[in-house]
Amino acid sequence: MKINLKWIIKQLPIKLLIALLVTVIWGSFQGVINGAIFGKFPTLVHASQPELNRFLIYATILFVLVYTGFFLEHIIINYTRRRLKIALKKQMMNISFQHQEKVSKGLNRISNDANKIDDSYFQNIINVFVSGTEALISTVYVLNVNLVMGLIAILFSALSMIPALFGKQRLAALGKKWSKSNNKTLEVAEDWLSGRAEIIQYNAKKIFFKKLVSKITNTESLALKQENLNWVILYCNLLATVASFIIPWGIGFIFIQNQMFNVTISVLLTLTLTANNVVQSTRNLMQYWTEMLGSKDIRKLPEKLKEAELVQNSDPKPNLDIKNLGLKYSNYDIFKNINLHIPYGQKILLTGESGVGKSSLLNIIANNIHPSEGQVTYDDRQITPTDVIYIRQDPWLFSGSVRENLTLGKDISDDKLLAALKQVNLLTELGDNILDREISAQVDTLSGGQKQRLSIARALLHQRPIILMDEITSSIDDKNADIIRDLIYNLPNTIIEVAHHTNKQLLKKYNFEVLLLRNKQLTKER
Ligand SMILES: Nc1ncnc2c1ncn2[C@@H]1O[C@H](COP(=O)(O)OP(=O)(O)OP(=O)(O)O)[C@@H](O)[C@H]1O
Repeated sequence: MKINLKWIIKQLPIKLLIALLVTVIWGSFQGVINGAIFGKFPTLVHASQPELNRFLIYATILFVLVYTGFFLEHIIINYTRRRLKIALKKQMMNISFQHQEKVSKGLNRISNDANKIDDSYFQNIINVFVSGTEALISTVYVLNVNLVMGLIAILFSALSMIPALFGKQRLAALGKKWSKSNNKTLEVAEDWLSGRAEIIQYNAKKIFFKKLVSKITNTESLALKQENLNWVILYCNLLATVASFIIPWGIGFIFIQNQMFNVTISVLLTLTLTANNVVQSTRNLMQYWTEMLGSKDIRKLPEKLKEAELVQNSDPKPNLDIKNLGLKYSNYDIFKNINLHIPYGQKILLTGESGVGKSSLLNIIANNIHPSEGQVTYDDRQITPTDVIYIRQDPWLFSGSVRENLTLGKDISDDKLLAALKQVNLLTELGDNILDREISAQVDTLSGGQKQRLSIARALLHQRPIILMDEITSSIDDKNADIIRDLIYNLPNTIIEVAHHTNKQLLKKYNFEVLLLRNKQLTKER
């Protein structure tokens, strides 16, 4: 999807659009007021005192009115930008979430990209509208003051558009390059920070830092090129503006000397001050237009995906069916033609060598990745994310209290929460006021095993018909692992577990079926 004018209009309520239109027109009279007032000066040379007083009052009212409009225009513009930025960031975060984008990419979207879109698109598109209105109002005024002289002044004002026309493509290309380079920089910066332990251990600081600095330098050089090109275009604009002043003056003096087309010094003074605004607004318009084009690439977002419909199961004990399932990565089959009927309550252990696709299969069932072919149906319909609870090796705990992490916004009593914590042996370990204990998603305040057990307590509280477990006890000691397994296996749910180390007695006790993924196929182990 694209962030464009249509998108902007969709985000703004009609009342705000009207307020924007009215205040922009009102504020645009700013461009003609100087010419209108100062142009009267030559006629006031022989005016009486009361006439001069009347002129001063008239000028004061006019100035205050126009500047009030100018002030309101900018308040409304700020309010409009705020709305657009909120809508943009909401959309970006939703899209990143749906497309399972890398964290660094998603964060880059709402920080760098969103700010850049605001700077180079939202502000500029509003500025184009403001400058266009100012140019239009000034033009009408100029032509009204003196048609011939006004036309000459406007014609020469068009000169200032030429440099922007030549620079726009180059600017757009630079904008694209900058965005690419900035993404690369963030990727390398993430390596630098997340891979800190490895970098120190393998004495690779120098090479990684060099790589990071080179990416930062490249991104900044591209930003500099963009800014410099903007200034070159602006400089050429200014030079063209000089010509658009001087030439009409020369023509105007000839008209005055020869008493042609009613041109007077008063007319020339008014036109110089007002036609200047036609030039200025037109030049601004082109400048904003060019900057706006530079944001073309960054305004392209991935398409919004249709959310899977979450359906209530008609059958309280639904069966799971895997039909003709296949997964390919870069045209290489990880597995294919997998067929499996899993009656409700069946317990399955999925085994196989490293890299055969066990986690991928669990992720397909959990709806986290899409298969290349085939499908997983549940209760005779497409499986949805809320049918399953996927307990993984590295669970994510949210910044907030233990209570918030367990309830995830649902209404669950403290007694139930404490009971679940007791089941995973956390009640005594985490001290008093356990439910109010704050957890940080950024800093490790719990051990790996504690995090894992907390995520299992969460899973126990949010019952789902299917439980998927991927190496869930890898960071838990054997004693706790057995307690937790016994606890989960005892549930009536369908369970599919991937684990390298298991407890054979427990597998037997709960009548587990062991499936082996090998040579791209799934077979039953006896
Ligand atoms: N996004 C991806 N792009 C390309 N290949 C991928 C991607 N994700 C996984 N793979 C490949 O798919 C194969 C299956 O990976 P998966 O993690 O499912 O294996 P696994 O059996 O769970 O391995 P392990 O037991 O080591 O965890 C691997 O060969 C892996 O390299």
